[in-house]
Order: sequence, then C-alpha cells, then structure tokens
Amino acid sequence: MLEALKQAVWEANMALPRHGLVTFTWGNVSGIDRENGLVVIKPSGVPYDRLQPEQMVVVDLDGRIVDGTLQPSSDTPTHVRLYKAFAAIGGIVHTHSPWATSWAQAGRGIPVMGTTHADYYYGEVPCTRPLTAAELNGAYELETGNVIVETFRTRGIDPEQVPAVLVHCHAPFCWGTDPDNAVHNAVVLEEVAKMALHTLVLNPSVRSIDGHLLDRHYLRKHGDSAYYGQNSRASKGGTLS
Ligand SMILES: O=C(CO)[C@@H](O)[C@H](O)COP(=O)(O)O
Repeated sequence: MLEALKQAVWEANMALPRHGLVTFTWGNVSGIDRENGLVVIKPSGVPYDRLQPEQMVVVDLDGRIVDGTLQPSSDTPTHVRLYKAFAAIGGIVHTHSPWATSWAQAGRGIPVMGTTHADYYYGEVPCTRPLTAAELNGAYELETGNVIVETFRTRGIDPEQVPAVLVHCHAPFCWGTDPDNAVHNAVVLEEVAKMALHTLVLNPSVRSIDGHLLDRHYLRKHGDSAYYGQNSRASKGGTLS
C-alpha cells in the first residue's frame, strides 16, 4: 500500500546522508497521505546504506502500525503530533545536523541575519523551551511534539512561513509541502545555522536584518512574485516596478 509515498519517503531519507545532515542512524523523514490519514516513516534504527523503500512503515494518526514488518521511527509520535497540528504540511524531517543542533543545544533560536535565511524562513527559527522533568519522564516523543506546537502557537508563528524548529538540547525538526520539500528546508536550515554562527564570530553585535529586507526577500519567493523565477510577472511581459 502507498507504494508511491513509500518511494518518495525513502528517497527523501536517502537524501539526508547525501547532504551531510545525518550520521549512522540519526534522523528520519516521513510523509503523509492526508486523504487516508496515513503516515509513511523510516523504520527505527535502520542504517541508511541498508534502507529499502519496502521497509518504510505505514502508521495511522494514532501511531498504530497499518503496514510494515519493522518498528517505525522512535520519533513517530512527534511526527504524528505535528501532522495533526499543522494541517498544511506534507513531509517532516528530523536530523542531528551539527550547526542547527548546536543552536538547539545552546537553547537559542536562529535570528534572521541575512537574505539567505529570509528567502526561506519569514523570521527567527525558534528554539523550544526545555521539556519539564515530567515531560521527559513521560511520553517523551509526544511531549516533544507538544512543545513544538506550543512554541508556534504561543509565539504566533505560522509553520508554513517558518518550516523549522530547534528542540531545546535535542536537534531540529523541519517540514514542507512534501518529504522532498522538507529535506530542502532542512538543508537550508543547516546552511543558515552555519552562516549565523560564523556571523556572530565575525561581528557579535549583529542581531536581525531590517524588516523591509526580510519582506522583500521572503515575499519575493513566497508571495505574488514579480522578481524571482520563471513564473514571475516580469517573465510574462509584466514590468518590474
Ligand atoms: O533523535 C533521535 C535520538 O536522539 C532519533 O531521531 C534518532 O536519531 C533516530 O531514531 P530512529 O528514527 O532510528 O528511531
């Protein structure tokens, strides 16, 4: 069942080591079939160099296995929680990519320090609060999902405009319209995390870019574009204002 989604999720998982975002069995990617309320996710603990499309596990939105002989990722409750809370996302990536994980371990969100960040994330990539002892000793992965949702809801952040979060003392979760787009956002996050850290070394006084520059860059790629790509108004005989 869901063979096409299993293939897409497998390909997205295989892109993680290719982009240097994971080591050994760290991380995982999932995708959702919203019509049937089913999630396809990487099996737990399987090294990427041995991973096969048919090993992808299908779970329902309660995390119960619907198809598959292997156990699903240990992070499945986090993925399912995010799919339930963020209705527009179609794929989720969890990695331990070193630069973004460094910001998560420092308990700091990544400010918008440049236009590369602004092209993809419409503001700071937030870091969650620490989980409480009760949360850590309880359903840890579900509570990880809960604290991510809490972070976005209490701060009024649109998860479609900022498709990533840093889980305090853990690592990043990213998402997108599908598994491939989620991996794209995870690659960008790691680059942005590295640039931001180097920026602070070069100039510790840097904070965030001007709001107008943020708007110009983010909305150029995600709004009613007139200045970017081949589908912009400019390429259809429009005029660049
Ligand atoms: O965050 C963690 C461990 O800290 C997990 O993401 C592992 O890195 C991968 O777990 P599985 O998906 O193999 O269960």
